[in-house]
Amino acid sequence: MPSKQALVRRPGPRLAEGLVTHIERRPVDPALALRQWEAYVQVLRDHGWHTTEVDPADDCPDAVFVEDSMVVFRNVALLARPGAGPRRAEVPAARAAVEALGCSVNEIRAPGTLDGGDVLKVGDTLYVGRGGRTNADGVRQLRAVFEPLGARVVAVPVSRVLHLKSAVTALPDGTVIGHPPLVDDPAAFPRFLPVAEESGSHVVLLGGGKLLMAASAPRSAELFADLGYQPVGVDISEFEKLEGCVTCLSVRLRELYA
Ligand SMILES: NC(=O)NCCC[C@H](N)C(=O)O
Repeated sequence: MPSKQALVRRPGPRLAEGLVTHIERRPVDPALALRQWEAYVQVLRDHGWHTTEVDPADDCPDAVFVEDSMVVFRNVALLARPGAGPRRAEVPAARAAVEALGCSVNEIRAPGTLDGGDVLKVGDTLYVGRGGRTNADGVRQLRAVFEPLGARVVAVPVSRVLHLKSAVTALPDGTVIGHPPLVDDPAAFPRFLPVAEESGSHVVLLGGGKLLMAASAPRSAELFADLGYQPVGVDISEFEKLEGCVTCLSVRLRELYA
């Protein structure tokens, strides 16, 4: 039975100190970031999503990027063990939130590392990015948890961006979209559609043909509209300065059996 539950996490007081790896640090405006986050959450709600706030982790600058704290397949959550040590303190409250939604919970154990942003679901296929944040043991544990549930786990290289989902996401028909200079191996995906902008690679499927995406990707939005989809733009400039994108600001739980 489809569900439309999403976890979100309010930006904390140390947001501007968030990690940057592949881009230059630029100053973040915390007040603007909060307004942008509120508008993002409102778009989810306006499209029928029930949102639950994970308790704040105010010492963790990157906690707002809640997608990285777990992977959910059907009603089973696998808690991340973030590749960046300082982000590990984000996980306990995320566990509490997903347990409260009725998921059964597994966790990545040392020496494995895995960030939720490295896992892209397309139907029953879980693409996992083996890169800076997710190691081989994390990939192995992901397989061990989800393959018995019917998932097919496909590991792909990620070297040019932070996470797999910084490089690629998927349209409702399963076509994988990405900005070619940032995708290690477009041939890893059965159907790949190039987009003109980096942030045009990131869509959240709101339901029907609606695609939540960053306002910074107008040419990609035009391409998707031309394919019969309805882009819904949000300005997330302050999160983009911290290598965040529309996917990382929520965890969508689409297959909860309540
Ligand atoms: N899934 C994502 O792409 N998350 C973005 C995380 C950005 C954060 N500044 C980090 O480096 O971990």
